[in-house]
Amino acid sequence: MTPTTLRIATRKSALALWQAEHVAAELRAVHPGLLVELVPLSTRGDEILDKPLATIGGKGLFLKELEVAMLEGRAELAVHSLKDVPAELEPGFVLPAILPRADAADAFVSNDYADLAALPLGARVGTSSLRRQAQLRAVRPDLTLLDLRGNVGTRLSKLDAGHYDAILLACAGLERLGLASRIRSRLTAPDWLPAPGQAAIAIEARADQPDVLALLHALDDAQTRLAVTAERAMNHVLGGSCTVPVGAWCTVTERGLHLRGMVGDVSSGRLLQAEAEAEGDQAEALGRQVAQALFDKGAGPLLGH
Ligand SMILES: NCc1[nH]cc(CCC(=O)O)c1CC(=O)O
Repeated sequence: MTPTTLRIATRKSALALWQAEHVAAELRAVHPGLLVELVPLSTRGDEILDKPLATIGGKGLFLKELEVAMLEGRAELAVHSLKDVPAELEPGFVLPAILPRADAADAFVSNDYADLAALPLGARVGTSSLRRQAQLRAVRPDLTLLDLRGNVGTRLSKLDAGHYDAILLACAGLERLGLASRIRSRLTAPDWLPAPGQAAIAIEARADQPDVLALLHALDDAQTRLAVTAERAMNHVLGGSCTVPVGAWCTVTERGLHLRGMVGDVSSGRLLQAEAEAEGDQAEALGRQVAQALFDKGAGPLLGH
């Protein structure tokens, strides 16, 4: 039976709430008469703020409580930043919709400097992402890398308080929060790769609720799904989670898919890159192929294999 109300489980950060509201508005627009409500919840990833994410470990740190809410019938769907969604979902869950991707670039944010090249020798840069740290090391081995956690607003306050000369954030998050003016420059492919799935919003739901899935599928963007399928397949083979320095960027044209992947080492700043192309229906195979190419170039030891 087609539901008349959909409840969206969401984290409570400003970015998560924006994304959930965005999905709610899109659902109301494509399904007139449908009632859509938010169910804000706290997750383990939000509560443990004093440690780098990479050391808390555990995939799906931001998902668990939202999945429990769906299993207990308190919500029909959850909205996530796709880059926080582990390569492999919990059994019984699917992603019926991936929304059109926003700007996937990372942002260089600073009150004093225009870009990475302008930073003085030894400048302090804040980011807890191993992917961002490894890429920073590769271009600027002199920089002092400092941990920086918390939601987007907290990170900007710490920059403004003078704890860092610059910080790195996702352009997409800043734009969604109306903070695009904080972006001093964009870090872009092919020199700099985003996280697999960065800038895409994903809807998660229970696999056993076909009528809910049918409503949600209306928001799916086929091109974005292809690109992130390739990126996430690559990440999966590489053992993907936020604890490994992996970057990926897939573009989709009429000619097909082009995927570029990167594995880095934070301490040495060594980066390995590989790329390949494939037809549109070969997204997963393309991801596995680029992962294999990275292993062939020596990614194993960098990933602790
Ligand atoms: N890990 C936190 C997170 N998850 C998704 C985004 C940005 C939005 C997106 O990539 O869709 C951010 C913040 C950031 O990296 O600056």
